[in-house]
Amino acid sequence: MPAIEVIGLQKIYRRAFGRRGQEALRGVDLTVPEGCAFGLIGPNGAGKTTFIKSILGIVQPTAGTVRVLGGSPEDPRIRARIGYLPERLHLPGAWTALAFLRTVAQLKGLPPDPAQNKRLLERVGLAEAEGRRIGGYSKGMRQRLGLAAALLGAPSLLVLDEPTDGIDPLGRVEVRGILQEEVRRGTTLFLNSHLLAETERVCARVAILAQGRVLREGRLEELTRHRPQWIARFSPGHDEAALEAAGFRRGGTAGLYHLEAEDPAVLNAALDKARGAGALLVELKRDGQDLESVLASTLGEAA
Ligand SMILES: Nc1ncnc2c1ncn2[C@@H]1O[C@H](COP(=O)(O)OP(=O)(O)OP(=O)(O)O)[C@@H](O)[C@H]1O
Repeated sequence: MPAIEVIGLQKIYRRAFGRRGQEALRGVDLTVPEGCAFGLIGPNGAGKTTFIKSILGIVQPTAGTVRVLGGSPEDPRIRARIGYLPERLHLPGAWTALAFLRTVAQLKGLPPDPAQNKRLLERVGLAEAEGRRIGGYSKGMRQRLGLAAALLGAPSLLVLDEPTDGIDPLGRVEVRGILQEEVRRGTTLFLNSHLLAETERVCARVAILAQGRVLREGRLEELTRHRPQWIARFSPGHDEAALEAAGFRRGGTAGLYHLEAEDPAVLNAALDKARGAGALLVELKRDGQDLESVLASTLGEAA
């Protein structure tokens, strides 16, 4: 059973007097396997937050079906198994973090567990600030508190909209560690982040959304390494013609060569030939793309 299953999701925001407004989602199909760390990426206005709100039952779809954890997002029993960190977090400034967690736990129908709430604050790095009023928190501290609230009750699905927004670089490493721990525990993670390096480090599958449509979706390795290309560097003095005869194409920089080889046997045969011709290999790496270039090329192709 997938954690999230969305078919033909369309959302049109109506304007005043029932006038047709903005079509934020234009028939999205997306399946998120249970236990998967899934990243949603795309430019501003792509429909990412609308998608997230639709799978949480906050936004009412115009058309299409949404199933979350095998049920409807409107079902309170399903909702109780979802932890959500919204993009814009509204926190009661006069409260302490502990009072806030106590109330959120109550709203989620969880039994009171002050020790667990303290442990959660410790986990997100807020132990020392637990008794301070939230109004005096920095942006990063507020995000951490939002994350603690999302983690309350050990949810089966964590939906995080820009979780590291405002969090300093070392704090992001801590948050990433928490998310990875959750995934190891079996939690499904649905992450929307503009920090692509973050998505790349945490997520196993990624979908690219633009103008309300999914342009690409797949395993991170499939998206980032779609060409089986290798970059080899040979020491100076090699025989260029022999390397080309072995299948290597000269790159832009002296000594750098490209080789397309899906099968490791082909790669090794080419290297054997090159070495047989006296070339000395000094570096070999797979020519993968990072998520940023995958996003740029996907958006470029779609334009
Ligand atoms: N409540 C709303 N009423 C009308 N239009 C809306 C509403 N919320 C979003 N939109 C529009 O729907 C489109 C998608 O917005 P959405 O916030 O889902 O995008 P996003 O991908 O999350 O963007 P960002 O990365 O900037 O947060 C945009 O054109 C936006 O202006």
